[in-house]
Amino acid sequence: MNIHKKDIIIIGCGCIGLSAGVILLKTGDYNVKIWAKDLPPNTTSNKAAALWYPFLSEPLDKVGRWSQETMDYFKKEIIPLGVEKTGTLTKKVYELYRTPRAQLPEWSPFVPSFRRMKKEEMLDGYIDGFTVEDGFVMDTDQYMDWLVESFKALGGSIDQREVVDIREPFIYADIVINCSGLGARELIGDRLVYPSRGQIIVVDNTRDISLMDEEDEYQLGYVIPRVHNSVLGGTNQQHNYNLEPSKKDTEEILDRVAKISPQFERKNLKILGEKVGLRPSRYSIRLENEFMQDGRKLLVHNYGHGGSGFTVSWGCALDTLKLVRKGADKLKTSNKSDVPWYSLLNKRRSSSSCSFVND
Ligand SMILES: Cc1cc2nc3c(=O)[nH]c(=O)nc-3n(C[C@H](O)[C@H](O)[C@H](O)COP(=O)(O)OP(=O)(O)OC[C@H]3O[C@@H](n4cnc5c(N)ncnc54)[C@H](O)[C@@H]3O)c2cc1C
Ligand SMILES: O=C(O)C(=O)Cc1ccccc1
Repeated sequence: MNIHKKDIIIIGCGCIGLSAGVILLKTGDYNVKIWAKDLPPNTTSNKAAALWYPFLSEPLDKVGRWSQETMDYFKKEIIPLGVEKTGTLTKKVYELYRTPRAQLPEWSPFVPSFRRMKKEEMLDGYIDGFTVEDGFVMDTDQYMDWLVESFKALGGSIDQREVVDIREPFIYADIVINCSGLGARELIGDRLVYPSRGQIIVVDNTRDISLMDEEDEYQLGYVIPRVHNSVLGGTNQQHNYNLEPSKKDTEEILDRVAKISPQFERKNLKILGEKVGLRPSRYSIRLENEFMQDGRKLLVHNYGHGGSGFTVSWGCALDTLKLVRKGADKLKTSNKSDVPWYSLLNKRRSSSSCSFVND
């Protein structure tokens, strides 16, 4: 532990906590430790599809900027490292509609390659759609392992431990980053965070484009080609805590993706497995400073990313660094007025004369 660097404890080892940890460590200004109840592969992040696509997250203007900053970070820092290392690929994505869409997605102005699909690109049965040329997809387990490796290679350390009282990490650090996802409900009593249950199916075949039938934001139909397999989805069941795959959901997902294209009919698929995760949904992503213990301690909140954690992770990590810098400057350092009177006694007794005023 380098004594000239500020100590920071991050609560959470999902894609949000790990990305924040990497960005903080890259500055060279902080000693960073992660405390987390669950580590990869047992986090929600590991259950994700995942592709670059803003979904179930607000506020839309900030999600647009964070998504664009994340796409830039992937292009500059991650994709060039190669798919074997990071499990991440650039993949075009088609958003398909069976009805005309006048309204463009709110995040579209932030994504240069965004455009409406051309007629000749349309799949049978669809009449409108949008495309992003340079989205990314990742084999989530491989990407999460790369994130852990990157965090540790930069000097970060990870303790598997549950935080029951938010004051506990402040015994060891003046700055704590809350990346607890759905756990914020219990950790800090934020009842505005709730689960949106997502179930996916992993199948063997892969293809060149991500396809998403966008007609219904609850009965999702998507095919996300990854490195070694594809993911079919999905569900969006709010306030549902069931972590077991449901047969009914599997059947309904298979029916929905079969309607995207005959190549996804059941007879053409080899199912490798199913995954369930609870998206940490909230009316708005919480990314802000909170001063604790009379301004001596800084708690930076970074949770509630719904269905977009990977899509906004690096943008939120960069804003977390800005919040740490801004907050750290305002921290009250413990000075004499804060030091208990009795600890002055010894100091004053050791000097030749002193008039000691009892506090
Ligand atoms: C089926 C599915 C598909 C998805 N697909 C996509 C996609 O394609 N693209 C995309 O961008 N997003 C996608 N998501 C959303 C994405 O998975 C989440 O937004 C993201 O994982 C949230 O990351 P997180 O780090 O906040 O949470 P998590 O991964 O849940 O990590 C939270 C961490 O905090 C720890 N923790 C919580 N409470 C405590 C405590 N009290 N003490 C100690 N540790 C604690 C946990 O143990 C864990 O380590 C998908 C989600 C699901 C379920
Ligand atoms: O399931 C999720 O949370 C996702 O982010 C994947 C996704 C893909 C296409 C449309 C909606 C969500």
